Formats: sequence, structure tokens, C-alpha cells
Amino acid sequence: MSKHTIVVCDHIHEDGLNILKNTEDVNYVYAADIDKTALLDVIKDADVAITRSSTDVDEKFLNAAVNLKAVVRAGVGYDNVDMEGCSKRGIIAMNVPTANTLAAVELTMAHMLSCMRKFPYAHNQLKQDRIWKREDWYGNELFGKKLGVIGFGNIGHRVALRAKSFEMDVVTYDPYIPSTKATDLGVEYTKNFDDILACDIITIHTPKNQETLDIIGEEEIAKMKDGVILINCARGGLYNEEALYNNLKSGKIAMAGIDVFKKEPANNHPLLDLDNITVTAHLGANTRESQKKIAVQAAQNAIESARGSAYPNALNLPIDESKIPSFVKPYIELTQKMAFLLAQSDKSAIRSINVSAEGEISEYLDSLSTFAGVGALSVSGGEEVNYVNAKFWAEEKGITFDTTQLTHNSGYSNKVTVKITTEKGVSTISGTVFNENMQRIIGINNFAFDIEPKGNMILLRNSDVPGVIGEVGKVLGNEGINIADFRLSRGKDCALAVILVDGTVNHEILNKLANLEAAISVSYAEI
Ligand SMILES: NC(=O)c1ccc[n+]([C@@H]2O[C@H](COP(=O)([O-])OP(=O)(O)OC[C@H]3O[C@@H](n4cnc5c(N)ncnc54)[C@H](O)[C@@H]3O)[C@@H](O)[C@H]2O)c1
Ligand SMILES: O=C(O)CC[C@@H](O)C(=O)O
Repeated sequence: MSKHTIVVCDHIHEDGLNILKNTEDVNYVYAADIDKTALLDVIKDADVAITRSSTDVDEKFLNAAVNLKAVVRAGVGYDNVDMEGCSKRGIIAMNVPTANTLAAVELTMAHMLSCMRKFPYAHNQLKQDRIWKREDWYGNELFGKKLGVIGFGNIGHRVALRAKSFEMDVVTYDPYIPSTKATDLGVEYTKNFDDILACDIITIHTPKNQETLDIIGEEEIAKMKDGVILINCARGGLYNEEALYNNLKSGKIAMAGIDVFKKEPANNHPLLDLDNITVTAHLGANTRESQKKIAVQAAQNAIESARGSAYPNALNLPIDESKIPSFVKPYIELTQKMAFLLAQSDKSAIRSINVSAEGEISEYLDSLSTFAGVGALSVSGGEEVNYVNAKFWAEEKGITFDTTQLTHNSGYSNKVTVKITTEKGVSTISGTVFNENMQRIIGINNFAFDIEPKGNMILLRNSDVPGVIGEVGKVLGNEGINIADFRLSRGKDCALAVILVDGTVNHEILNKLANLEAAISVSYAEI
């Protein structure tokens, strides 16, 4: 039995490790305790890597991981995964998105309460200094305060709900959700970021990306109330750290609760010198409950992806199958097969691939285009081309992709057409799906057909003269090739025959067909 090598790069709960150890077709390698330079040597054998936020899946890592097919981020945030680098190499990146949500929500509430009561400082005074001085620790209540929540996803909306149980007023800013997601929960929704800046306490729960990096800096802090409290249990750098430091020092910001830093580990960070901050070392996900759930899911997902059977929560696949209506899937398959057929029928350098569609399927042109790319490019690229890297692969070779949404006029409820331009010319193929999954090719280069996209096909373009079918039958019969089906479509002054044959057809036989007097061109494709 061939084994899949799964390398665990960071600490995960033993329940996940046990799943890997006890799976027969997995060669499990534990590399969480070695340094990141030594990891580069270990990772070269990995089919799949499991990482947390302590391992950067960067250029160095990816260059070393020459066999890597998938990487599983055992957690939510994937800002430390070079997604483009993964895609270019055909590596599927996955995360485990909701298993640590509650842990992060509760840590956020802990920081919030801690900031209100200066809990760690009061604790240290009594425990370390053995001083009983109650007058030093007058805090504030959450009750009646206004909380601004930036990002109303899995964590943000749960923080809002818990804040409401403390009888806080809550307002959220998240341009990517319908306002009702907030208002249905009794949370005010705003599109005006200044409404957040006007709050007593602000907490952030967005991913870290170009748009959210430094989303709060000097300018935003200047608009805030004196004595505002800021919480960040999402990602370091969402609040500009220099601005945070300066305004904590001046007292403009009364307190900050920080779990995450721009560069981690952050054991020498200037923010740690301040005495109006509560800090934790990226512990948002560190509850036993969440680590157990994450590790189990990460291990299961790693095994499935190593086997190539499933890619749960894939982040760089062109389509999330769980989120598309069932009618789309056969069109996607059909589009890939049609592009594969067309590219085989004209084996020359591809310049561009256009996918057009009409009907409801035209809402999915981006995905159809990727799958057409895989179909067409795999003729020359073989297994090197996959759904993740097809467009990068094409880009390197100067092949362009585009899509066209057509108005509905062919009479089919849905129709997809792939047009491939090569250095020799332009060819097109169209298809539709009947009765949910009956895939059919309905046109090749303007010749109408009704062909199942399956099997070995000879495409013969010939002058429309009598006797061609007989001559073709004779050539193939002499070579011992059985004709399974013969479809002929007549055009203005020539015809196109699609001949389905049992067995494969070599160049010699194709040449004999090409030498027939009526033959204009002959090509061959296998689907
Ligand atoms: N401290 C930890 O250990 C820890 C644990 C889990 C998650 N996290 C981090 O917490 C953050 C939130 O995680 P989640 O699971 O709730 O993610 P999520 O994807 O469920 O929610 C993110 C929300 O942010 C919103 N958003 C995106 N861009 C925005 C913008 N410019 N302005 C406002 N809103 C925007 C999205 O619409 C979405 O609703 C992530 O950064 C994640 O990495 C940290
Ligand atoms: O514990 C980790 O690896 C990171 C936790 C958290 O930040 C996440 O993104 O899931």
C-alpha cells in the first residue's frame, strides 16, 4: 500500500495526532518541536502539511515542499499562508474555520472585562506585592456602554451577542454582510466607520488583508473619545501598533486588550512596557475544547486531501461545491470535457480560451472558465495542470482567458460554448445538459450534433459528396477498428463526421483517413 506523508508542523491536540498515527495509509511525521530551518528539510517529503500560526507557509517553505499537494491551516486565519504561491504550485490550501470560534469569543470578553477592571494589575498587586489597597482599583462597568464591533462574522457576531447580555449597546461595521444579520440580533448596523470610532469600546474581528491592515491608525484614534478602550483578538497590525503605543502612552486610549501582534512571538514588543494594556500570547484559540476540535478536523481533512478524495474548506479552489446549486456541477464537468476534446482536435499552441454561456448557468462563468482551462491545458500539461494552478499555468505561457454572458436565444434553457484560439485558427464546441445530468455536445464549429461527451472520437471534415461513409468504414474495418457510432452533420458545402470507435486510433490510421479524396481534415480525441 502506498502511504501518504503528512507532516505536522505545529503543536496540535493529541486526538488529532492519534488519528494520523492510526491511519494505515498515512506516514505520520511530527515536526512541531524542531526549528523552522530543520523543518525545511523534513517538509520536502510531505504530501500534506498541517500548520498553525507559528509556521509561515511562505516562499521558502513552498520551495522546500516539492511534493506538497495540500496544506491544512489548523485554525481560521490564513494570512501566514502564501495563497498565490500555493496556487501557482497547484497546492490546495484549507483552513478549519469555526472550531475555535468560541475560544476566541470568550478571550475577547475576558480582555474586555479585564480592561474595565484592570484585572491583571489588581491581581499582581495583591498576589506579587502582597498589598491590599482597594482604592487603587476603581474600574468601570460594561453595562450601558457602547461597543463597536468591526467585522460581524463567526466571532464578531458572537461577541456582540455576549456584549448584549451585559446590557451594552452594540453597533457593527461590516460592509460584506446584509444589515439584517445584525439588526435581527438587536445590533445596530452602520455603514459609517465614524459610528464605530465614537464608541466607548471597540473590538475588531476581521481577517487581515490589504483592506484591514492599519484600519485603525492615528487619524482614526484622533476621532475617538478620550478614554476609549480597544480590543484586538483577531490579527496583529489591524490596529497600527505605533499609533496604539503612542495613544496608550498619552492616555487618549485608556486601556487596550491585545492577544495578537504584527510580528510574533512578541516577547520584546514595546507595547509590553505600558501599564494600561492587558496582553496574551495569541491565546485566542487556546482552549482544550477548541484545540481538540481543530486537531481532529485538521487530521481528517489532511487525510482526505492526501488521498485526493475531498478538500474540506479549500481556500483556493475555483468553486466551493457545497455552495453551488446541483444543476451547475454537470455543466462544469461538461465544459472541462468539451475543452479537452477541442484542444486535442487542434494540437497547436493555444493563444486564448473563451467561455460563453446563456441561461442561469451564465452566473457561473468564472468557474466554467477555470474548468475549461484545466480541460484544454491538460492536453499539453497533463497532471501538472489542476483547478488551482490552471490560470497561473496559462498566464506563464501567455494564454488569455475571457468569458461572455450571452442573451438567451438558442432555445436551450442553458448552453455553454468553449472557443479556443490557437496558432492554427479558431474552433468552438457547445453543450447542454438534459434531465439534470444528461450531458450532450450540441455543436462543433457550427455543425449541429447530439453526442454524449464520452469515448474515442475521430473528427472528419469532408466534402459533402456521396460514398464517404463507406470509404471511412472500409479504412477502419481493414484496421480492425469497430465503429460504435457515426454522427454526421452537414454544413453549406462540407460536412463534419464524429465517428465513435472502439479502441484507440494511431497516427497511421488517421493519415489513411486524411488521404481519402473527400477528406478536408482529420483529428482524434479521447474523453
Ligand atoms: N486570536 C486568535 O487566536 C484567533 C482565533 C480565531 C480567529 N482569529 C481571527 O479572528 C478574525 C475573525 O475570525 P472569524 O472566524 O470571525 O472570521 P469570519 O470570516 O467568520 O468573519 C470575518 C468578518 O469580517 C468581515 N470583514 C472583512 N473585511 C472587512 C472590513 N474591511 N471591514 C469590516 N468587516 C470586514 C467579513 O465580512 C466577515 O463577516 C480573523 O482574523 C481570524 O484569523 C483569531
Ligand atoms: O492557534 C493558532 O494557530 C492560531 C489561532 C487563530 O489565530 C486562528 O487563526 O485560528
